[in-house]
Amino acid sequence: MLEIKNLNINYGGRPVLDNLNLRLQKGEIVGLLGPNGSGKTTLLRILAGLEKNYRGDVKINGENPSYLTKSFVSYQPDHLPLDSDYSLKKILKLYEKFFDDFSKEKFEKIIKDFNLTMDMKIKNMSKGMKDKVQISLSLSRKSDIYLLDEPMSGIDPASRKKIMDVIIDNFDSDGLMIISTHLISQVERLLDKVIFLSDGKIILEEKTDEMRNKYKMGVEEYFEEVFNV
Ligand SMILES: Nc1ncnc2c1ncn2[C@@H]1O[C@H](COP(=O)(O)OP(=O)(O)OP(=O)(O)O)[C@@H](O)[C@H]1O
Repeated sequence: MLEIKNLNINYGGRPVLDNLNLRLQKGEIVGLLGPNGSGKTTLLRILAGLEKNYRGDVKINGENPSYLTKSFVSYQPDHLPLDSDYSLKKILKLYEKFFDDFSKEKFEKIIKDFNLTMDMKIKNMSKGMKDKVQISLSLSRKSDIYLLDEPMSGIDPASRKKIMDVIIDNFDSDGLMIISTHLISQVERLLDKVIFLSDGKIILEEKTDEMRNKYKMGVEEYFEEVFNV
């Protein structure tokens, strides 16, 4: 499904991703965890086909990330890239036109689950509401890979639980989901596997259950120990 070999990228002569190797299978929800600046967004942008200036080999279903793989990669960036005057109804129409795998019914259901309505406009929404729209757009596609970059940064603690429930209910087990976040305790119960990224290097890749058994602690606790938080 996803295979990365010797992936490197530099910004201003400084390595931001440093010789990454990774293989992930479908059906997994993977937490991409690391301190600020460790390279999480850069990695997701490469997988989404938005960053070309890398060295190494990245294969998604056997293809390099490009406009071709965008048809089976659902990327939710950390801000809503849509005109702020658009209503959800209009955004739905755009997505239906643009993505063959977009489900109107699923979008309407998730929007309702989040207590939003289709006539709401982006410009009148709070940051948390926009985050919910992004998650809804992402989950409403039937993709092979879902990339969620800090999906809950603007969301209040009560709504975070709701979001976790919506992700669990709507995650397609034929897909692979990679979630980058600092809110580890909030997503911990979702994760099948975790990756710790430090200064552009993978310093740990482990199944969540195995990590708990091996180190006798949860993901957040182990993260804090490794990164001296
Ligand atoms: N377009 C760019 N030009 C120059 N430097 C960049 C660019 N994009 C990212 N960087 C640098 O690359 C490093 C990794 O950034 P990235 O956004 O991938 O980290 P991150 O792990 O997602 O961080 P955060 O947790 O703060 O979101 C940072 O030092 C950042 O300043």
